[in-house]
Amino acid sequence: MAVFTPVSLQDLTPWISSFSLGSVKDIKGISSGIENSNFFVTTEKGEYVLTLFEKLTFDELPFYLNLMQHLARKGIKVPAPIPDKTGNILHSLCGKPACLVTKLEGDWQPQPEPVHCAEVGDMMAKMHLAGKDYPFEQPNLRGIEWWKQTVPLVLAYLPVEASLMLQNEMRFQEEFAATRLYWKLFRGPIHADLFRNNVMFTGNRLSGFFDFYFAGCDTWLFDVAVALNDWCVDLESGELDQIRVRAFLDAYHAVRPFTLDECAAWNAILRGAALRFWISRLYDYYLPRDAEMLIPHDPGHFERILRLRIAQPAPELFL
Ligand SMILES: Nc1ncnc2c1ncn2[C@@H]1O[C@H](COP(=O)(O)OP(=O)(O)O)[C@@H](O)[C@H]1O
Ligand SMILES: N[C@@H](CCOP(=O)(O)O)C(=O)O
Repeated sequence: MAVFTPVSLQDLTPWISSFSLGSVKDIKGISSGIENSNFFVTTEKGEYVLTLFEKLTFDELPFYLNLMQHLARKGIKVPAPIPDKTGNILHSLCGKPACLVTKLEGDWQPQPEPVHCAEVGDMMAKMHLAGKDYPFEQPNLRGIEWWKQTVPLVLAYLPVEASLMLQNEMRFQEEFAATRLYWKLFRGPIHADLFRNNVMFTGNRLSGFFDFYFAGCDTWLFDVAVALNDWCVDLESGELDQIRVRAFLDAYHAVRPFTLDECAAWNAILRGAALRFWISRLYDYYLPRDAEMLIPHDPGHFERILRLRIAQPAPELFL
């Protein structure tokens, strides 16, 4: 939607000389971001994406950038941060923290078919395995602790029925998070926001996951649930499309088989993933931070999804 901090060729020319990328030929603002200022940068060596972080700080960024570097080095399709001549991947430009990453080819897929869901399931499972030895820890900052802080702020805006559902679901999720089953689930670094608009494709081939700035350590199953609730739903009704669901889950399971504990936890986690985005969308809708910059997503979409996930049995993780 905007470039919040403009960067000119004059700003970039001295800055790029600390990298081994030759001189800059072009810089173009990317209009579709909502959090950061993003640019396509062309140098003598190729095309890159420059991000100036508008909210995340120098202290917060290493977890995300090192994770992308770790995954890219293991062959996971994600933007690789470009180190400067001294090996640094986190920089400063125009007074903001900044990084340069490889440009993913293609475009995101607004109307995914089973073939796209299978690609995402396959790459997500590979990403979870590749993250096993990532040495840094950071909790999912949009996890249950954040839900507990945020729900009281939005309750007053809701009609009675929605408010009751939100409070009941919070109770259910808090009880579930206290079970032994929950703590036995596989966990590690997850993307935690792998919606359609955060994955690039060239044709039907996945070219990469991006926008890792909600990543954190949580259950692998939560990552699967977040993605399934977006990639495999009918956007009008929120109903799961069983063909896309099977394509996604079967592709994931073929790489990293789901466990019986995960089967037992699946319904609760699928509900939790719907709840997470209902809460964040309610918060952005009723308590917008930068009202002039953000068009809030519809919270009703995830209210409908949660209602369905509560009412219906979860799809089998594997057959
Ligand atoms: N590594 C990348 N390769 C190609 N395009 C990218 C890359 N990173 C971001 N983009 C483009 O920039 C847009 C905004 O990026 P995004 O991470 O969603 O921004 P924000 O965090 O500001 O919302 C994306 O929709 C995509 O078109
Ligand atoms: N996927 C979230 C919004 C997160 O922002 P983005 O940077 O992934 O667009 C939602 O749909 O609520």
